Amino acid sequence: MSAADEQEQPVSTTQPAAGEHLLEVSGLTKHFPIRRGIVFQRQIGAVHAVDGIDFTVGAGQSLGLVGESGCGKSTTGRLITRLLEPTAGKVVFDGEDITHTPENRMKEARRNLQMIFQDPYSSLNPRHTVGTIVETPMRLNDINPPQGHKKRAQELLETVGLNPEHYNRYPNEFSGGQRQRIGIARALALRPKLIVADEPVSALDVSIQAQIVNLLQDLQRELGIAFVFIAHDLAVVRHFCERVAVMYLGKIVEVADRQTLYTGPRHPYTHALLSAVPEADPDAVHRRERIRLAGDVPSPVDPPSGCRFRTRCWKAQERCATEEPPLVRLGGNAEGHLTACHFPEEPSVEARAEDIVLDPALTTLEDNASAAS
Ligand SMILES: Nc1ncnc2c1ncn2[C@@H]1O[C@H](COP(=O)(O)OP(=O)(O)OP(=O)(O)O)[C@@H](O)[C@H]1O
Repeated sequence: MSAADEQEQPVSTTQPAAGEHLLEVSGLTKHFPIRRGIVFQRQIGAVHAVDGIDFTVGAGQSLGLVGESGCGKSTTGRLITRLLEPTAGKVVFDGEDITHTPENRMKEARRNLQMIFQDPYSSLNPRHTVGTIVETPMRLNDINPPQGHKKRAQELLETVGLNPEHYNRYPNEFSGGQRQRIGIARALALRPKLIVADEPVSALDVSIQAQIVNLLQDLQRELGIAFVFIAHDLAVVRHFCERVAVMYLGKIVEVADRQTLYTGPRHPYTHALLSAVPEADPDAVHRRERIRLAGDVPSPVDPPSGCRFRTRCWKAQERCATEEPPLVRLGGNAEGHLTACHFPEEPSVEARAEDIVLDPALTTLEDNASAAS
């Protein structure tokens, strides 16, 4: 049994100090009720979309939120921006508890807390000109820039790399990447302190994705805007986010600064996600590990007991079914590196003696392929 197979004792259970953060999320939970019946609409269960997560984002910092489809990333983004009402937990933004602030008192927070959506096609009103789209948040919030709304909107278009002369054009006259730039200009109109970007590049051509990520990175640096960047792919957040949180089935299973997470992850699920990221340098001296996960993520209606990843984990033992691992700093973890696992991996992404291939169908396919060659 290797050192990593031994049960881990946390060295600390504390999150980074509170109070100094722009955004503090604690115990955040969203259960969507499942109802049956036409008249009485009895609740027969709930989708456990987000199940008690804690994280913080400092002013001007960027946090990546990654995980497979359905793990609760978008719901988290919508809870932070109060597009959804949480079932439990707390969202403190800029020192103010906004968890249950009524809509009519959300104006100030909304100015500072903007969202960029995944789909640049459906998130822009096709009947409004680009100028109207970018100006509307200013008008709704009674912001009257000294240079006037039009001039300010044109400045914003220029900031995001669009031609200010195109102010009177309609969204359908732009490409996908350009439309996402319009969405970004709209989010910038109120000079927010935090932008939640929900998969802002996943609907775009691969060739355009890097341009949009670079634009967001420039804006973050120049304007000091903090970001929560939601992506299903670790490769996308790699160059953008200083800290990365990995979600699985409504929980955060690991969070660390970028360098630590990419080179020394401890949670088996983070290892699996990283092994799916294409190798940047195919001639690298140290080969990266290969892990193929079996099957789909279990249903969030009835998540597994204990550790939610245990049904797909190669290290799972009895304890994993009965005891939920807390998100804590393990022995050997750097400060701020928190992992929720009873039997964590060694902090390395180098190739193992044998690949982990959990999907039996895949194993058979690979065996057949190697026998034929
Ligand atoms: N309004 C809703 N009513 C019921 N269930 C919902 C609702 N919105 C999301 N869910 C469910 O909550 C879970 C988490 O969804 P969410 O969209 O947050 O995941 P995600 O990680 O962002 O996935 P994706 O990348 O596919 O958007 C999913 O099982 C989803 O089906």
